[in-house]
Amino acid sequence: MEYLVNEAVEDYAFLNTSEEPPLLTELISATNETMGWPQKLSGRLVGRTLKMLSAIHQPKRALEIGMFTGYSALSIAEGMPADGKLICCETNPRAIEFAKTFFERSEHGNKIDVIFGKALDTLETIDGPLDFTFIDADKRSYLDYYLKVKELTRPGGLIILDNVLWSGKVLQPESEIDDTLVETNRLIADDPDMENVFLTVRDGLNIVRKIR
Ligand SMILES: C[S@@+](CC[C@H](N)C(=O)[O-])C[C@H]1O[C@@H](n2cnc3c(N)ncnc32)[C@H](O)[C@@H]1O
Repeated sequence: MEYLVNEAVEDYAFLNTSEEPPLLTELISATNETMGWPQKLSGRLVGRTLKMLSAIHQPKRALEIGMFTGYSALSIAEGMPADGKLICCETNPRAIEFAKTFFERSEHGNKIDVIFGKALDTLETIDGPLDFTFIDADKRSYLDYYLKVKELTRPGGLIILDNVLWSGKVLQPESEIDDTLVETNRLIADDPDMENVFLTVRDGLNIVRKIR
């Protein structure tokens, strides 16, 4: 992934952000060693942002679309209350198996339920209302994910979308996926039911709050 913010600035922000817990640092190393595509993992800046939002918002019912090896899931769970539940959607059985070994070792792992399968199918089986959702799976379905999650979200609930800058391709869209991200970003900004802040953290993080 290309970084859009100047590399020195990105490094400076990284160094001046709270460290993740040691188990999550270990999860990053283990992901790098054993799984392909370590760059899929959201990393410290996005992870600590999720933990911060979750700690402030105290969601009891949360959802993650695209869990991979569980870095962002554990970051969200860390901020949730003890009786909170985070449902994670994932299609990669190897990633699920890997993530579960870390959930077992975390004091927050018991808040996480993993559902294997395509998120759009899983979304049909989930009851609302949701307090907090992180969308980070295949970009082709971003608009569908957003619209379905919006329906399930309670007023005051948060929806956070990762990779909304898509390495800058949203500025000059050339593919269907680029167009989907452009359309999703525009729809959110124009939606009178929602307020949002589009952060240029890493590959772009859109924080959306349902206001009615
Ligand atoms: C960018 S990674 C998620 C990274 C993770 N959120 C983190 O920050 O640590 C995207 C994940 O979405 C999963 N995925 C892709 N298509 C999916 C689908 N249709 N339903 C559920 N998960 C999907 C992939 O297997 C991959 O593990």
